Order: sequence, then structure tokens, then C-alpha cells
Amino acid sequence: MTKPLALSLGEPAGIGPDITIAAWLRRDAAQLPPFYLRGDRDCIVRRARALGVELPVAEVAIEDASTAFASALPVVATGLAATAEPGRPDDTSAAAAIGAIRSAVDDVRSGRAAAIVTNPIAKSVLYKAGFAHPGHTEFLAELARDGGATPQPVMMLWCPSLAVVPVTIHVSLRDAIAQLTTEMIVSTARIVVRDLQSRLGIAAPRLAIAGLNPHAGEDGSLGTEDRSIVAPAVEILRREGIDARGPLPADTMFHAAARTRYDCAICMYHDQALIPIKTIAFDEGVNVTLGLPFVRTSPDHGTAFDIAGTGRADPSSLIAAMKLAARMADASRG
Ligand SMILES: NC(=O)C1=CN([C@@H]2O[C@H](COP(=O)(O)OP(=O)(O)OC[C@H]3O[C@@H](n4cnc5c(N)ncnc54)[C@H](O)[C@@H]3O)[C@@H](O)[C@H]2O)C=CC1
Ligand SMILES: NCC(=O)COP(=O)(O)O
Repeated sequence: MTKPLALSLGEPAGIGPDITIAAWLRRDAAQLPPFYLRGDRDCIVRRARALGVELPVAEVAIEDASTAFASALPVVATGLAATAEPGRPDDTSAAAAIGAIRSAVDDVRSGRAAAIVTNPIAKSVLYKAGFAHPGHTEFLAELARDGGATPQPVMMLWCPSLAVVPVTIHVSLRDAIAQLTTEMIVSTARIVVRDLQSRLGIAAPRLAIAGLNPHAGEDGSLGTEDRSIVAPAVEILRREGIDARGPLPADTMFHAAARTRYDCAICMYHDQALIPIKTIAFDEGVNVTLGLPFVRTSPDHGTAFDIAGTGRADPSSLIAAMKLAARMADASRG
């Protein structure tokens, strides 16, 4: 891969700076592709000092990032200062985090970066500053519109032994049930199939479609949505030639033997999807956005304010996200 990955700063008061520094320090052992941070050089320098780490940091143009990567952590400036102390977001946090995402998208859309990897943002901090999107996933879809329709973004959490997709994402459980439709399940599954084929090289993806209710509704006695919403979606997908099975009782879908029978579990709400993968692979899970005209991955964890600046943040999930982004970008180039 010749082009570098664009890594967005994320919430400057979170562990994004810590894991960025740690990932760069492990670049050889982890065999990382070249990456640069889209953000604020001073923020990284301050964090390295707080961590007691000797870190060469080079502010560069994107074109020089891959070369600089061998000897310094390359930073491509957004022009937005990020002054927040570890664990304490401040008035610069939201603008710095959002600006870095926008810049990273510009970089990949203009063909100067291979893919985007995002550091975690604190959603509540951004919401307080007026951010109108539930998270990166929906914001990236908006940035991808390019004058046309907004693509449907699909959140997938991936690790080597499991991939999960929540059909409804950052909404309350009550709203997730109210919003769930057959069409949402079908359109989500179609995007999953297309991107697993084109970006992960799975020729005929096998989908396991979770039921919504306990025991997938127990023949309608524990809720009717599995019969009226989920089963018709499975039927439509099968008629299209997609290898989809369900609705399956969610409690027995995720044990080791069951996981070998599908390539991706399509789940009805956030925690149904994210609890199993964060339980088995919190350290190496990757969040991927499917359905976009570019590749975006992210660590599976959040801003971890409780340990920012302490040296306890584990960069494994970020490292996995970078490796998966490079693999997907390579596959997309054919
Ligand atoms: N992609 C993103 O931007 C994501 C952002 N978030 C945001 O993160 C914020 C905090 O969310 P929480 O639910 O507290 O989850 P969290 O993942 O930030 O933290 C949960 C627990 O795991 C620990 N932890 C997380 N990452 C770690 C790492 N790399 N190494 C060692 N320990 C780690 C934390 O210290 C904490 O005890 C929220 O504002 C949420 O919106 C959460 C998930 C993803
Ligand atoms: N729970 C996953 C998460 O919060 C990631 O969301 P996003 O910012 O990647 O949309």
C-alpha cells in the first residue's frame, strides 16, 4: 500500500492521543502501514510529555507523511488547536474532533489517503456543541453525499472470529423497536453482502439474522415482530439468492460452534450486536462503516476518560483497525 492512512484526532481529552502514540511506537513490531494523524501537533507533544515518552513528531504535508512515518509520528495539521487536558474535555474539544474527521474525509476523497481510521469521540461532548449526528457512522455518510443522496451507512463490528451489524444503532431501545422495519433489515443486509464481497473478499457471505424477542418470539407468544418484520426480510433476502438464515434466537447465536456457521450476524439493536463482540474481543475488535464510497475503521472502544494520560490505554484495537483498513483499501483497489 503506497498511500498512508488518515487517522483522525478524536476527542483530545480521551485516549486517542495515547493510543496514537503507542501505535506509532509499535509500528515495526505490529507491521503497521504508514499513517498520519489529522489533528494538532501540540496536543500530541503535550500528551507524550504527560506519558513520559520520547516521541519525535513531524508536522508534514500529506504527500510527505509516508516517508516521515519511519522516523517520526507524522501530523497533518487541521489548523484547529486542541487544548483539553486528559479526562477533561474543554471548549476546543468538539471543533478539533469534528474538524479532524472532515479533513480526513477530504484526504481520502481527494485520493491522498488510502482510508480513514477514526479515534474515538465523546458523543455527549459533541452533542452539547450542537453536533447533529448520532456518531461518526452517520456523519461520514453525510460527508460522503457529494451533492447526491446520502448513502445508507452500516455499522459493522469485526474481529477474526465474529462480525456483527446492528440494524438500528444509536437510539433508545424503545425507539429501536418502534423504528425496525423489514425494509431496514433488507437494505442493511444487502450492503453487508456487497461490502463483504468487495472489501473483505468473501464471495458468498452467509448471514445469520437475529430475532428481536426472546427465543425469536416463540411462535408469536413472546412478541410478534419476529414473524411480522424479521421473517419477511429473511424471505426477501433468500429470494435474491442471499444466504440468509433466521430469525434466530439471539441467545444461542454467538457461542463458538454457532459462529462458524455464518460470516456476519445481522442484529436488531445496538447491544444485541456489540455485547457479544466486545465480550470476546474487546482488545482486538474493530468498528467498520460499510456502505460508504471509502473505507473507514475505528477501534471498538470509546474515549476512556478514566485512563487518558495515564499510560494504561491499550492500542491493540487501534492497531487492528489500521491493519483492517489497509486490507480493505487494498481489496477495494482490486
Ligand atoms: N467510535 C467512537 O467514537 C466511540 C465512542 N464512544 C464514546 O466513548 C465515551 C465513553 O464510552 P464508554 O461507554 O465509557 O466506553 P469506553 O470504551 O470509553 O470505556 C469503557 C471501559 O473500558 C476501558 N477502556 C476503553 N478503551 C480502552 C483501551 N484502549 N485500553 C484500556 N482500557 C480501555 C475504559 O477505561 C473504561 O473502563 C462515550 O462518550 C461514547 O459515546 C464509545 C464507543 C465508540
Ligand atoms: N457503540 C459504537 C459507537 O459508539 C461507535 O459509533 P461511531 O462513532 O463509529 O458511529
